Amino acid sequence: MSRALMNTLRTSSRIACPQLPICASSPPLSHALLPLAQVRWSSHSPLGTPPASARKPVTINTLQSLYRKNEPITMITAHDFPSAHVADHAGMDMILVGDSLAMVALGMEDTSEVLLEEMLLHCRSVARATKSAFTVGDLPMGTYEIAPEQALESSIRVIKEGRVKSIKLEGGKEMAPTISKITSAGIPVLGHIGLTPQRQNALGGFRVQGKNTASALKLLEDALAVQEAGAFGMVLEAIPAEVAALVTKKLSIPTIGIGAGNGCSGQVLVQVDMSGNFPPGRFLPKFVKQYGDVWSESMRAIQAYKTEVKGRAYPAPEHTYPMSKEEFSEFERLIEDKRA
Ligand SMILES: Nc1nc(=O)c2c([nH]1)NC[C@@H]1CN(c3ccc(C(=O)N[C@@H](CCC(=O)O)C(=O)O)cc3)CN21
Ligand SMILES: CC(C)C(=O)C(=O)O
Ligand SMILES: [Mg+2]
Repeated sequence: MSRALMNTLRTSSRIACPQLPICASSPPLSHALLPLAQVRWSSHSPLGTPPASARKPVTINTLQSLYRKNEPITMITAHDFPSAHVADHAGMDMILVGDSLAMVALGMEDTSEVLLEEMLLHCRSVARATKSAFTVGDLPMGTYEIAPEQALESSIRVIKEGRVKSIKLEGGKEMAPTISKITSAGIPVLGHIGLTPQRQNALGGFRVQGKNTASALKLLEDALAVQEAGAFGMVLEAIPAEVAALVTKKLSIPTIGIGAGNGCSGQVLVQVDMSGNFPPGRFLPKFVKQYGDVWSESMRAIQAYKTEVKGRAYPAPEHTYPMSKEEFSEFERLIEDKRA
């Protein structure tokens, strides 16, 4: 598309409906046919944020440079094309296809149920939407613990078939040989220590880790081993802020915190949690801050649709396809003739 056309679209649609993501009126069809990235660029960049497609892709080097500049790294989960699309456009540095998708997207009891094949499908849909953020795919439980070779095989599938850029696995010191094996094949590994949900049965549930001297020491040991094994960073989940800050200080690779306070090199949250895309009353871990209310907005929209369909207010004439009066009269006449 030419720059002139793009500017025209941007200006006209801003005036027409500055608040709407996709302009419902003027001009509906041309908007609907534009690639999404261009629609966003042209119709709602209130802060002047360039679209994800205009930003340079975030690489492992970008992350390292953010870390060196002491600029917090932003990460969020996504489990499908739309959730990755919005995260990428919002300018997240990293997008994680977490195995939390077991619960938040597939309705499973916990993360231990999700299969590698299922992760691959979701990784692929996230990768298709992500033009800028650095993507990470979780290795699901059972696909990496048996031997480093098994872990490498699973990681290769996540990269080749899942189309993401790196993998994440849970565990500390005991996983060091596995992390070495995967990184030696040129696959970036993000570690994950502290509360490791895949081991919830052994941990006695989703329990905060590192709360006493011994377990804080163990955390530091794990962090150093994960770093030594070649991980490019690690998630610190549900540990006291002081411990996370100190561990972060002792490392030369970034830590991404979730329930680990403000002293980490970056933060991650599960997207449906932070955007409020769940029914009222659901339990949320203490570390979640709810920045939005997507559930209520979806509820409002779907109920409005229901009301309009029941009341025959939708579809209105502007949502229908016209036919010339002459053609329709001819149609009616033909039918009358056939009856006669
Ligand atoms: N939707 C969702 N969000 C998550 O953050 C998340 C998942 N799913 N699934 C995988 C794991 C499980 N997570 C969880 C789940 C519960 C607690 C929790 O109940 N925490 C208690 C602390 C308990 C204690 O004091 O030891 C809390 O009150 O926050 C923590 C992390 C984080 N991950
Ligand atoms: C919460 C993050 C770190 C995760 O592992 C997931 O979403 O599966
Ligand atoms: Mg996970």
